[in-house]
Amino acid sequence: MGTTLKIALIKGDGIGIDVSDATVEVVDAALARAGAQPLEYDEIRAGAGCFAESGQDIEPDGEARAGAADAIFLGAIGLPSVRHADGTEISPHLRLRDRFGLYAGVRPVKAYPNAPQRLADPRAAGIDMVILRESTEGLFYSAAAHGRSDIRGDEEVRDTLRITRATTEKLHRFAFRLAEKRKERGKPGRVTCVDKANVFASMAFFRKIFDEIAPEFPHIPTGYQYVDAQALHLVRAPWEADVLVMENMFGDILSDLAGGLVGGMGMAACAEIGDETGLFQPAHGSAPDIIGQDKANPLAAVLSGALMLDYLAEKSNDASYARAATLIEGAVDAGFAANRLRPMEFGGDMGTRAMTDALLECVAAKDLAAG
Ligand SMILES: NC(=O)C1=CN([C@@H]2O[C@H](COP(=O)(O)OP(=O)(O)OC[C@H]3O[C@@H](n4cnc5c(N)ncnc54)[C@H](O)[C@@H]3O)[C@@H](O)[C@H]2O)C=CC1
Ligand SMILES: CC(C)CC(=O)C(=O)O
Ligand SMILES: [Mg+2]
Repeated sequence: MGTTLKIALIKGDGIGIDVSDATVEVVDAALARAGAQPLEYDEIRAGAGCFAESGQDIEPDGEARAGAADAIFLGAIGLPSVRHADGTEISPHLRLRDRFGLYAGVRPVKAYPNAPQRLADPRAAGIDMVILRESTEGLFYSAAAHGRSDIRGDEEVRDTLRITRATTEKLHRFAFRLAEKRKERGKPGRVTCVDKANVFASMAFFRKIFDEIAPEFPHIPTGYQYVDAQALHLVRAPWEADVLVMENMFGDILSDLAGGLVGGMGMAACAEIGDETGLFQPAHGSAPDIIGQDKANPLAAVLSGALMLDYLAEKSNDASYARAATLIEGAVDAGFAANRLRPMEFGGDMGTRAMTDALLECVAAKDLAAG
């Protein structure tokens, strides 16, 4: 047995708590079945609830503990009722992205059988893309640390859109490597640079760096789309999208849109990867409209947990974590195919608890290869 890997666990607010609990159960079961060493969890309190109680958006030593762990798992943070004086919400997770340089926001979007695609076209069953969202700068730069916005009294407010060469080079290389991996798995492996290079110098710079990096990967086909047209294509023919790389705010918006195409935010997993650590969280928020009702779909969180296990496998060079990730992904595939996963989110009869139990059964099922 190798050393025990530690996860900083930030459940956060609202349904973030429920989907984190579900993820820990499913991840632990998959690790046990894969014969992997169990994980150790260091639970850190952070979010709007923490701020309302203590005046701090994260426990005093929370950031340092998060950085010391092998990976961070986060449920969701924020409640519209708890705000700073400037009107913005409590968002310590943006500071974590900034502090730990979590530039690569990986947001896979995939259609599962029996999960209703929102488009009637049968080709929608083939939706399988990754939105790669830069996650530390872009138009979120001012928000990365609260107080960075330029507030000029009550007359004008400016936020900054920042694109740096260093981060953008890393982001585009990440996109091409992701496309290579997808190509190995039979996907098209094509990278599209999504920007607004027709009007913003920052975006023209983003595209220029894309053009500089692309020749390092001559076997990967490339394309460009302006973000407005990309929104149209995502609604009209989302099955054509493969790897889409873009600035922070564009990725925030388009990843929710894409999640909606395959059932809703409860299907939208996310990994935020930096050079030293990774943060894994569903792309959704705390869903105040369904808090405390056992209605949250835990799949986005559980699939983010599988992304975390893949990351840990690479980081620790221990294939048993990758086997556990494959078990979870296989359980979700098989569970949908057999109609054993029926989230309330899109009309099914299963709330968070029932979905978690069904996932545990699918992970344990004899017909799922242990990888
Ligand atoms: N990364 C994070 O922690 C994020 C936090 N937020 C915060 O969350 C709060 C709510 O934000 P919203 O804009 O309402 O976005 P949201 O993602 O929480 O909810 C949008 C819609 O999707 C539904 N939904 C989301 N996740 C679901 C799930 N797992 N199962 C079933 N339905 C689900 C909600 O019920 C709601 O109708 C705000 O305070 C916001 O700032 C929002 C997005 C990301
Ligand atoms: C701070 C979050 C509310 C931003 C967001 O919506 C996201 O990261 O997806
Ligand atoms: Mg978002």
